[in-house]
Order: sequence, then structure tokens, then C-alpha cells
Amino acid sequence: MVEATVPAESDDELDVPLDDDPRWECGKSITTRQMARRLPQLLCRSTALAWRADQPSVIGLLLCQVLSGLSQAFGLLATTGTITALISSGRVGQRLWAAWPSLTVLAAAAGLRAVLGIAVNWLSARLAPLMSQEAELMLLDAAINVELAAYDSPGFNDRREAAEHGAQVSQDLIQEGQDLLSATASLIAGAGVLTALHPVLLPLLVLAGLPQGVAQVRAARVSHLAAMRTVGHRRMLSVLRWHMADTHAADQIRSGTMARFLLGKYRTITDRVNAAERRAVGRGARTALVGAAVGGLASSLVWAALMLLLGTGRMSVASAGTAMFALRTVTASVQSLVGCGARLFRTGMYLDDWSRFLDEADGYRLRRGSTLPSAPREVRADNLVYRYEGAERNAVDGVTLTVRRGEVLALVGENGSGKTTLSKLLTRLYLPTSGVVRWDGVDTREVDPLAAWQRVAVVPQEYARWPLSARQNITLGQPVPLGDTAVWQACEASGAHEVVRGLRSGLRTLLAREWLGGEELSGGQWQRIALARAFHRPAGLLVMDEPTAALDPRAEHRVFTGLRAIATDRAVVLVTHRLTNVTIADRIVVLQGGRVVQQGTFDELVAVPGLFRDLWSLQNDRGTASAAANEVPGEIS
Ligand SMILES: Nc1ncnc2c1ncn2[C@@H]1O[C@H](COP(=O)(O)OP(=O)(O)OP(=O)(O)O)[C@@H](O)[C@H]1O
Repeated sequence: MVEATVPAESDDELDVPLDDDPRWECGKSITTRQMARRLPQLLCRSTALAWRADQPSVIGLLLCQVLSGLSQAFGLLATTGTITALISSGRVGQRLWAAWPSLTVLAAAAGLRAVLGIAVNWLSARLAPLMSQEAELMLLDAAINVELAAYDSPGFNDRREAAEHGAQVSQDLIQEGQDLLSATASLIAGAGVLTALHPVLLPLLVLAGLPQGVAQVRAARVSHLAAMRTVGHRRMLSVLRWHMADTHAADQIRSGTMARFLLGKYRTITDRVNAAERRAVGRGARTALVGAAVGGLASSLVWAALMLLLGTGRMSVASAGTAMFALRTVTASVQSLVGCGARLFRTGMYLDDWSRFLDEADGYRLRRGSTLPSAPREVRADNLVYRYEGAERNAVDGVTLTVRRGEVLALVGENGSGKTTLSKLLTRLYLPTSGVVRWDGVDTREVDPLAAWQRVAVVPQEYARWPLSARQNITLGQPVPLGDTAVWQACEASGAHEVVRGLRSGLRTLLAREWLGGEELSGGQWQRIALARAFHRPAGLLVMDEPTAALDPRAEHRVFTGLRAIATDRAVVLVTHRLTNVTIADRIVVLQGGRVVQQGTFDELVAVPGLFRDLWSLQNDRGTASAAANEVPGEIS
């Protein structure tokens, strides 16, 4: 059995009680009034969503609803006609004869409503999944086209997660909208009859429905707030689930004997989420109870009013009989309207998360210039500054440098000195907080981003291992004008040709063992594929961030001896901690705290005191360091 205990340590920010956690303020801020104000916009967006998903079904559903409402109204009128005819004076035969036309209308209306009900179900079942799919695609499109910096914005991922839930529940809108429409139709039909019988009955009945309506809307809001407050925790749970189930960490979980710890942590977070949800459910139930009690009292007032009207002779017995029928219909409609309204309100709040995320993502959407660049001959950075959103200091702080085609520029510095951030600025993945990056004299803000990235090749520190074929892992799904010849050339330069030749189906092999026919590569083999990816791209700027960390010496040697040839028609920026590799660079820029503290050739930099020489000495000091470590204090020879 799994034990629920977590080790005594408590160094976790997730230990903050949910209600006190300022990160979920966005959820707390949605009030019923704000929601009501946003409702028209939300309705427009939902209708547009349904319209985008399947126009014929939307038209069909609306038609069915109108017809269904009409048939309900006719049915009720026919009920009144039937009752009036049946309880009128005269012989039974005469009364039945008088009721006959109303009965026919009643039966026809019931039959029509049954058929329309089936049509509505069929159309809803067609439309609902398409709506969710459309909402999800809109979300993915929004997320994939934002500036990279958006992901560094605090809470962005939580809001995206909440929006995903909104996209999933968007399909509920159909059923809830249908229920609301049919409840409204039967309310209007019943209300017409009731008002005709006595004008005081309808307002009384609507008043009776109000307390329950308010209570249910409040309960829906409480439940939504609980979901919002736990969104970060639930995202953490899904990340933990992925780590625990996926093969990539399976060995580390075992060798690190982490199973118990991870399960305990999972359980702790789940408990916290459940507790928050239980609290919300409790509060919702209490609110509903109060609403039901007040509503029940108000309903008895309506019945009392009916009795009073009957008792004081203001209403005939026949009318009172009809009124009872109409009251039951209208009461059911009001209750159903209140229930659907509350459900719709709750779905609306989730959909609002989706809608708000689309707006937020739109604010971050890649909107830069439209100049179409050619592969840059010169990349120049002037006084570049970059600060991550919410950070207290600049990650890159006033950097000026130039790299030209045919050159290899190395960026060197200790962990966190800003090398990766700077390379992302040079490739325009980030826009500088201040300063400017120019490609051949053109400010990169004016350049079309997608066109520019086609001129860039990047080997990041953590490269994606796409569950695609070897060929697609190298071409990244881009057009391949030179066919496999170019793919193989890139493979030769990175050493990936040896890997691909060893695969069962060569370039066609799926690089994911979990799927049928797939094969798995080693870490170094994957890095060769990642390098081939970059070499294959017809780029003017090649950025390589620790490109050979996982390669064996032979493969690393191949890459660095071939780099000069690769640099003939590219500007190369190399980020590395292996200082022996930077001997190949034409220039080395040394960063510290985001600033350039030294630059020059390898020979120049090792010749002078400074950070580079310190790092170089430390890297060549393994023997001495281990000897020192083994030394026993006091035994210096
Ligand atoms: N997404 C991010 N959000 C906030 N701060 C970040 C982010 N990425 C990096 N930083 C911060 O920016 C600074 C520079 O990081 P960067 O990754 O550029 O350093 P680096 O020199 O490449 O480090 P390393 O040698 O470890 O790869 C660090 O202080 C880091 O904490």
C-alpha cells in the first residue's frame, strides 16, 4: 500500500495555503457583475465559435428551437382548450366532441416536439465536439504565435491551463443553450396562458424563482473560483504525472528511490486541491439550501394567491384548473431556467477564461515589421539590455557586439551570465528591453519574424526530441528543395549519418520507441540529430548553445573541425563552457552578470589576467584539484 506521508522537509512554495496564495488573484477578481458585463461579448464569441465549427448545424438547431417553442405554445393553448371543453356544462358526448380539435392539436404538438427533440439531440451531438475542437485549435494557434517572452510572464501558463479547460467545456454550451432555449420557450408559452388567467400570478411566480436563481449562480461562482485557485496545483499534478509515467525519468525515479516521495507529494497536492474543492462544494450547498428555502416559501405564496383568487370568486373553477396546469408548467420552466442559467453561467466563466486568454495571447501575438530579410551577412547588437518579466535585474546588460558571415564568435561566461539570453536576442526570439539588433543594418523589429527565423538555425541546450521520423526530425517539416541529398550532407557534418544508417528504416524510422516501429536513440545520438537539423537549414546565422555536451570525442572532433567549413556562408555564434573548443573561434566574448567583461582571440585572452584565464586555468586543473581533495590536512609534503 502507498503511504501518504511526505518527508518532514517543507521547502516548497506549494505549501502556501491556497486561499492565501496571491498567485490566484486573477481568479478571485471575477465578480458576478463583471461576468454579467462580459456576457454579451462572450455570447458573441460563443456563437461565432459555433458558427465557425458547423454553420448548417447551428441554423438547424435554431430552427428546431423556434419550432419546438411554437409547438409548446400551441400545446399549452390546446391544453387550456381541452380542459375548458371537458369541464363545460353539457352531455359527455358533446363535451368530448368540443374537446376533439384541441386534443388533435395537443397530440400533433407532442408528436412534433418529440421529433424536434430527436433532431436537436442529433444536431447537438454533431456540433458539440466540433466546437471544442475549434476552441482548442484557436487556443493552440494563439499560444503558438505569441512572443516567446509571454511564457516568462508570471501566471501565463496557469491561465493557458485554465483556458484549456474552457475550451473543453465549450461543447457543454450547446446542451445548456438548448436547455435554456427550451425552458424559455415553455416559460413564454405558459406565461402567456397564466397572464391571460390573472396578471398577478406571473410576476409572483418569477419572484419565487429568483432566490433559487441567485443561489445557484453564487454556487457556480464559488465552484469556478475553487477551480481557478487550484489551477496551478492541478498543472503541477499533471507535470508530476507525466514525470512519473514517462520513460525519460523512469530510471532516475528508481535509482533515486523517489517513488515514495513523489507519490507522497502527489497525494499532498491532490489532498490540497480536494480540500479546496470540498470547501467550495460545502459553501455551494449552503447557498443552495438558503435559496431553496426562500424559494419554497415564495412558491407557497403563489399557491396561496391562487387559492385566494379562487376563494374570493375572482377566478372560475375552470380557469383555476387551467391555472394549475399552467402553474406547473411555468414552475418547471422557471426552475429549469434557473438551473440552466446557473450551469450556463458557470460554463460561461470557464469560457471566459478561454476568451480572456485569447485576448491576452493576442496582446503578445507576434506583431513585428513586414520587411522580408535575406540571410544576414552581419549581425550587430548595440547596447542590448534584456530583463525577464518580474526579474529584479537585467539578464543582458548593455552588450554591444558584431558577428559577420564567415566568422565564429564564442560566448563564454559562468552559469547565469546571460549567454543563452543574448543568443536568443541575436536570433530575435526575444526583443530587447532596450538597445537594438540589426541584421545588415536593418533593425530586426522591422523584419517579419517568421521570414527572419527561416534565416536562423539554432541548436539549443535542450533540444526537442520530436516523435517524428528521422527525416522530419532533421527537416522539421520544412520544404526540402534538394531532397535527401541535403539531409545526408547535414548528417555527415554532425555525425548523424552513422546513427541514421543504423536505424531499421533509415530516414523513415520513427524516433519514438513507445510507438509501433519506433526506435529510441541515445543522448549523444539525439544531439547529432539536433546538430544535423541546424546544419540542414539554409540559415545565415547559426547559434549553437553547448552543441557537443553529449557527444563522444570523435563526434565532437568532427563537428568542430567541420565548423570552419560551415561558417563560410554563415555567421556562427557558439555558446560553450568547454574552453578548448573556443580556440576555433575568431573572437571570444566573455560575459559576467549580463555584461561583456572581456573580448579577444583565445591567445589574447589567456595571455592576460581576467575571468577567461581564471576559467581556463580551473578547467585545466583537474589533476591538482583531485590531488588537493585527497590531501589530508596537516600532511603537506
Ligand atoms: N525564462 C526566464 N525567466 C526569468 N529569468 C530567467 C529566465 N531564463 C533565464 N533567466 C535568468 O537570466 C539570467 C541569465 O540566464 P541565461 O540562461 O542567459 O544564462 P547562461 O549564461 O546561458 O547560463 P548557463 O551557462 O547556465 O546556460 C539568469 O540569472 C537566469 O536566472
